[in-house]
Amino acid sequence: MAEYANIIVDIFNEKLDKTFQYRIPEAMKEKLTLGMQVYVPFGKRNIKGYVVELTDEPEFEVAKIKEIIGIVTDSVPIESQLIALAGWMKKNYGATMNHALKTVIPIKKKSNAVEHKSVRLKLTEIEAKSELAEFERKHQKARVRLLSALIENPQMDQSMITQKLNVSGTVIRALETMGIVEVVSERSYRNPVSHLDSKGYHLTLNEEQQSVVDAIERDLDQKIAKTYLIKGVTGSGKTEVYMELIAHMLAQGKQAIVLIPEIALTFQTVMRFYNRFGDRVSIMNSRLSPGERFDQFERAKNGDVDIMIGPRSALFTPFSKLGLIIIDEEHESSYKSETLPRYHARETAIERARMCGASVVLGSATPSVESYYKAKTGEYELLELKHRVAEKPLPKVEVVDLREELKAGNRSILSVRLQELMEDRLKKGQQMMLFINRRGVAGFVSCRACGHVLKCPHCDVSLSQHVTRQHPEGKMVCHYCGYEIPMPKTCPACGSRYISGFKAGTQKIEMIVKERFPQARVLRMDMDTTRNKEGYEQILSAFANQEADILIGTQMIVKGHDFPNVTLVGVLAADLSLYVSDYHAAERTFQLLTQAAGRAGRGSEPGEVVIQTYQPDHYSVQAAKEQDYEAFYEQEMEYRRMLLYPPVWNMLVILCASKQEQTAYDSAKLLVQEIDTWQENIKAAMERVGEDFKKKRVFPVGPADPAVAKVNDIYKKVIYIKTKDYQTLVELKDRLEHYMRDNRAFKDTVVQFDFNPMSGF
Ligand SMILES: Nc1ncnc2c1ncn2[C@@H]1O[C@H](COP(=O)(O)OP(=O)(O)OP(=O)(O)O)[C@@H](O)[C@H]1O
Ligand SMILES: [Zn+2]
Ligand SMILES: [Zn+2]
Repeated sequence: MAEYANIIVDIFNEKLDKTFQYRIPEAMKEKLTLGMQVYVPFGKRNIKGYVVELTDEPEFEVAKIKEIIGIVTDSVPIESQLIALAGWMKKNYGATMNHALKTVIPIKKKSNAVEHKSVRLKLTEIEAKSELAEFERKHQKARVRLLSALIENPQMDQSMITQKLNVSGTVIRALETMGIVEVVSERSYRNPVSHLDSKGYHLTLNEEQQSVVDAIERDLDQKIAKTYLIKGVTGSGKTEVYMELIAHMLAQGKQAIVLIPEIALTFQTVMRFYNRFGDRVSIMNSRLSPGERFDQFERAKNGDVDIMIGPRSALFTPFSKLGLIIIDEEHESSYKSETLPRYHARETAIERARMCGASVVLGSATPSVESYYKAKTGEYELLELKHRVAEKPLPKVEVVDLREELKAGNRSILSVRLQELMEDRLKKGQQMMLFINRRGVAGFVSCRACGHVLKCPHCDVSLSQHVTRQHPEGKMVCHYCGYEIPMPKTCPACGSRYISGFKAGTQKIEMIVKERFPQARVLRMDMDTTRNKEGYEQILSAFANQEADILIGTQMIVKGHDFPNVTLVGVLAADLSLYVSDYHAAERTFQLLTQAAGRAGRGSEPGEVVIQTYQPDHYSVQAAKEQDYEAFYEQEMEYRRMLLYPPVWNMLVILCASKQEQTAYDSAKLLVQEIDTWQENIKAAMERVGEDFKKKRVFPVGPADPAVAKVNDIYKKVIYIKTKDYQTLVELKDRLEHYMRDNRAFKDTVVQFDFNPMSGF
């Protein structure tokens, strides 16, 4: 039990790190927990504050530390729960309390806050449609987009229209002048209940969807809170299931958070929620300014909205009647934060739900191995959707061996079979997507003749090419253990000289496609074409409106899109993601291939998929071909078990960064020594009482160079630690944090912890 509590008095102040320390009275010690609101003496007054840290270390002269007066008991503000959640994040992911608080509590910004407005259609549907025809005739695309959206949904958030529909304020004003729409300030019209009545548009669920909904609702009605994993094939109608569950919650006066990866949070998706729930829905995205984010959260706190949809950070929506958290595409690596604290939204959601008695629903066509493992071992409840809606078949998948293409003299990036099918689709006026898998390909080297990839003999991940001053021709390095060999001149497997990195990008493919099919209308989506904020939605809506035959793109194009006219998907370099130097490589590949394939045949015509690869026999390619998740999972688990990777074991990565390479290395080395000492002590202590040390044993590897060993003149070194039990890693992290505190050897080093990382370092 702690002696002192650090208290924040103004939770929304920008300086969350401004805490004041108080002594905890004896009688309060057992009761006081993180996040509680307390009365404290402050200057001449007594004020309320939140407990953000419990500690035994006095921050100043003990005699001068005042005592807490009492605990506020008349109400429990939502902030209390969020602070407790921040404490949990600090503990489990490693960060300062300040970092953790900043993640969960929005900072109040001086009011540059925008007034919430919405846009209403003033015409009848018939009148509106005739105006629409006029805009279409004049090719006024933005006006067409706005008006057709309003015909479906006569009242919409202005921010929705500008952000998701890419219609500018100028266009809205033009239509206002024409008397077609009216801009209203939100509060003046708000009447949630009547509005909801006029909405509620929904499809009738099929039997499979209904049985999943029933299973969850049975629990909800009995106040049983759990975590569910819905494993539903692509196009099985998961979103419809989510909406049904949300409607059920709303009817009970509860609120819901829906996490969707930002890249899948398109206008199309958002409109589905809007059409059903109207203005009870609020949308968040990472482009919101801190002020806008604060506003969104204020509306949620005031009960102006009941459903928050957004990426990772929407998880911290201050709903006080939270009943349900849905995480769509739960396998996505974007749910793991890349900044401190490096939390995973899935685990954090489960913890938040636990705190308030809510349920969590995870959904994916290709669940993460971690989640499926938990579903299999009973930690989550598994529910399945095995069929596409309306009895649409899953697409037919063919695998093309690129080594054979090369042998047969086809040097094009498009295989003969893919070209045939493309020709056919162009004739039929159907659409297609070409997907180039370029996930983390920097540095990997393979043989074009035989497909051989250089791997680390110790870690079974691909080696990466590093070019340095000492090694101008490059060397091959393992990022996990530091193993290295000189860059080979010929392929160690077949002797061919065609050994190099992969270079073709989307731009080059676009050129090749245009040359081969001059009649085709081609759209390209990649980092270049989506740089400005409209780019992404514009390309998607153009493709949805069938303004192009072929969409070429990177992983951006495979996420959850629903284009009914797409009947062909070509995956150009299926295996590239197999070479990413981290243990998720096969899982990522399987997920990308299956999700990409899942874009084909969602409309009335069946779909076909061509996967081009140098490794047709790899299990992740084979399983994607058969769309057999189970087969993939079994193989993958065998690999994870053998090499002691999560979810079977747990992994902690410690990253040491410094301006001097030697300093980064020395710090990492000190940490490894400290880990060894800690391990020795534990071993001795456990053996003394006759306990089995094995379950607490940790295996540190390193210091090693990460994939990107130097960024902006900051050098990085990593240590990898594997162990059976997650809590052991948390204990170890606590110990290292303690060791580093006030230790001068670390004054020029920044140390970060990453538990079960989602990406390589
Ligand atoms: N019960 C239903 N009856 C008719 N159509 C439905 C039904 N449920 C869903 N749909 C439609 O089927 C399509 C696919 O549904 P949805 O996008 O929810 O699938 P999904 O499982 O999320 O797919 P993916 O994982 O591939 O993104 C949508 O166009 C949706 O409107
Ligand atoms: Zn070879
Ligand atoms: Zn290695």
